[in-house]
Amino acid sequence: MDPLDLPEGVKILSHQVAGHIHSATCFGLLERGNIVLKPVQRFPKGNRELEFYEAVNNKNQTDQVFIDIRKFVPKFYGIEYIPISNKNAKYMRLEDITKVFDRPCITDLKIGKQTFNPLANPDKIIKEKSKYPRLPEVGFQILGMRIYDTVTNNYVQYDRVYGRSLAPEDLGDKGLKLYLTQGNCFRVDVLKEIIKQIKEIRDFFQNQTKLSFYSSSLLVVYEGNMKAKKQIPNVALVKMIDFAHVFSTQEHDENYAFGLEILLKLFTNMLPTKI
Ligand SMILES: Nc1ncnc2c1ncn2[C@@H]1O[C@H](COP(=O)(O)OP(=O)(O)OP(=O)(O)O)[C@@H](O)[C@H]1O
Ligand SMILES: O=P(O)(O)O[C@@H]1[C@H](O)[C@H](O)[C@@H](OP(=O)(O)O)[C@H](OP(=O)(O)O)[C@H]1O
Repeated sequence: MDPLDLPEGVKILSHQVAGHIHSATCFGLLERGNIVLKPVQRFPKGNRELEFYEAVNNKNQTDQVFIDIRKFVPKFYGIEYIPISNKNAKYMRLEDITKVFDRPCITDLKIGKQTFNPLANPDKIIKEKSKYPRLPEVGFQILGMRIYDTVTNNYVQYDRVYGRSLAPEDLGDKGLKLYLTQGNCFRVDVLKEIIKQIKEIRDFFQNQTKLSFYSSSLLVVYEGNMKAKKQIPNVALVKMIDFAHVFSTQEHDENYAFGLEILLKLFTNMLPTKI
């Protein structure tokens, strides 16, 4: 397959920081205008994600959990089939969280001390556990970061190999702090907004006992151009993404909640101390 044999107006997602990259062997994420096109992945994970978005988006939805989670999830605009190299690939149309920003600085944080789902076979469990052995104590992974450097006017990018190379004690300084630093400017304004939004997600998880999220991420984006003329509602946005392993439950999602608490602790420790 020629990965670039894409219909007019459709491009490979330009600001992707993690996940499946579109290539000759893999249908990955694409973009068209202000929307992200995410492939419906192989069964059953693709269907699980699509069903999740459909439940969240259902206008007749009566379940309060699916209604409450709407504000934390990109808008879903339905599915479409995209002709790529003589195949009709099934894609979901999603709100592009980065598009309101002039110079989006992005990180993908995979949340949870366990990334394999309850149906995972022993091989998958071993494979997932080996990716970041200290995950049970850390509760989240940095899968990617993209930061706009205001000194060089370039983006600097870090991948999941970098994220997983960090010891737990370095996830602050060499991870999250690095994400919030542009040149020699540490973005306290952004930090405060991120903490506020993660707390709202944490509050949601303290109440809901319907869904458990494995291998799901928080996508964090902030405005990297401090002189941007674009009107933005917030200097940063925190959204939940990647729902291939969402399962029904009747309990609190302690796995996800644990990761959120650690993240909040790390971010809060970065706030300048008042004298
Ligand atoms: N709604 C969105 N708006 C903007 N960027 C997005 C959006 N959804 C995904 N992305 C970008 O694409 C990347 C991968 O997304 P996602 O995790 O959903 O893909 P995936 O292929 O399922 O990943 P994985 O292989 O980890 O399961 C994100 O890190 C982000 O950079
Ligand atoms: O965290 P990473 O390094 O991005 O790893 C991938 C990610 O966890 C995917 O969600 C997972 O697919 P599943 O959703 O199917 O588990 C994939 O597993 P795979 O290699 O078994 O496809 C991993 O490689």
